Amino acid sequence: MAHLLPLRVFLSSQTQETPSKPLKLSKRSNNHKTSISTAKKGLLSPSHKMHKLNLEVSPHRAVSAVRLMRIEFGGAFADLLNEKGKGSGDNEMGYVERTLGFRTRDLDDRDLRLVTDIVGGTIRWRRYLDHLIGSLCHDESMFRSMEPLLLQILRIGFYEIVKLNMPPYAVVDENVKLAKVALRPGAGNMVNGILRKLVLVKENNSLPLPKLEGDSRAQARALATLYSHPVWMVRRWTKYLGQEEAIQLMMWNNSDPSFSLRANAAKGITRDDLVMQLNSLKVPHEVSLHLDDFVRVKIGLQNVIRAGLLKEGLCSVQDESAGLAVSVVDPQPGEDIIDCCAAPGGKTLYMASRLRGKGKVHAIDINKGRLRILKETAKLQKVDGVVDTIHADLRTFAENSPMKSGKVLLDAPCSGLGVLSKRSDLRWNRRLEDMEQLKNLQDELLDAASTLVSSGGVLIYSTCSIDPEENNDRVEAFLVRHPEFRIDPVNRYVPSDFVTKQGFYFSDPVKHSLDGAFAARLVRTL
Ligand SMILES: C[S@@+](CC[C@H](N)C(=O)[O-])C[C@H]1O[C@@H](n2cnc3c(N)ncnc32)[C@H](O)[C@@H]1O
Repeated sequence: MAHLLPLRVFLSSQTQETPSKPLKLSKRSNNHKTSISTAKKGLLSPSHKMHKLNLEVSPHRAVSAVRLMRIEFGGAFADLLNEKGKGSGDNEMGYVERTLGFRTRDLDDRDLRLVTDIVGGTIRWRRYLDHLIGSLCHDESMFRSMEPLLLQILRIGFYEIVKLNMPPYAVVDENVKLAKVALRPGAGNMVNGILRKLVLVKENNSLPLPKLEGDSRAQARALATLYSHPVWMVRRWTKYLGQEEAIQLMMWNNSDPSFSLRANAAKGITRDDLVMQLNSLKVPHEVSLHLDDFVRVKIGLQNVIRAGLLKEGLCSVQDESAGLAVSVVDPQPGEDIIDCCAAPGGKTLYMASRLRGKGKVHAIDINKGRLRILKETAKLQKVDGVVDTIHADLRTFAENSPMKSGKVLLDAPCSGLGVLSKRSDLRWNRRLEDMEQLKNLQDELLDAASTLVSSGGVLIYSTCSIDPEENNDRVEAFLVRHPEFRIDPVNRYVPSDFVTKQGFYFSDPVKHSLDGAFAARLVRTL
């Protein structure tokens, strides 16, 4: 039986904010014992409220369940939630309390790591986990009508048992406790029944998983479940890469992401300085094989965030694949570069730092909020002297502006299919229909960007996609529409391992263990 202790907690104004989209829990009972205990009116000021503290429910499971609800139903992004770190702990508990009706003890470092692992993993493996849960329910309708919070708790339990290999009976007990306290005793019984079935089938090596057999459609459906991706992605990758490589790509997408940090030269920080900082923070790292300013970090990013290295502008989180796309631009001190789709500024800021204080990056973007972030980060990283921002739709800007440059970067809006290992929720938000719309937009933006390139100048088209229809095909279609441009092979700018037969830059997640990215250099001959 769970004990709920009343606790007087002093909340900051931040923690009293209501979430932008309140979460609705269907079928949640009104009489469970965990409702928030508010102070009697008049006894306490509004900032001093009474709260129910539950010391028995494991904090990382409660927080994970609520994060998962926020990502699936509240429009939050998985990567943004994971980046917040410890400082947001009280805020996070506020969400837990509003959603579950009680607080748990605060998260320690181990809990935080578990939350990151469990939330990321549960989202990635959602299709696979739901298949197992559905197979072990009494019938299809039981699974289909399951209330959202109960389903999240089951997904967490299944993920912990099947993918994290945690001690199964402890997982069962903990998740049963959570379901009982957050929902009602009956929900706990249901979690108990289904998780125990899972433990048995896992022990007998007989997880009910689909077999890879039948026609290509049936095989795509089976692969989509086994590797937890949408069926349309499996079909697309099987068509372009073949089954074996498509499987490897899905395995990469399901693996824990690694991150790279770029030392900010504009603030006088060298990679050696950054390495010293990482050593003192005991963050394991490897220097980049491809870029002088970059260091790769597999675990411990939270320590870097907490130590304030990003807040102070000493370094930024940037994948080497994006850094290499900047190498394709090859910014030189004194140059004027137009960055057509610039926000939130990853490439703008790296290009700006490579100008060494001389020249300008003109950063255009349609999104005012993201452009504001770029401007603030430019100040923080001390490159604001060489960056100016232009809030505009590139298509109208190009029609009306006399601006021309010898270097124009179009880092186009794309599907992001190259960054699925970092963006664990993206695969479930992308639809096949998006691809057609994106391709049309990419063509329009390429046409617009090309008018800004001066004679003899170069247009660099880049994406963070691995999809040929967004990459090679867009360039080929552009060259048909614009015979005044020709391909400038990228051999001089990136290691040969990243250069395609056609002379484009391509970072392949499976081959290079980086995010997927693409860039082409197109020279205006007239
Ligand atoms: C892939 S992101 C750019 C990322 C950025 N280059 C970086 O490295 O951080 C694409 C950007 O294109 C912008 N965008 C989309 N349509 C646009 C348009 N019509 N005109 C200008 N910017 C546009 C989006 O707001 C988004 O910020």
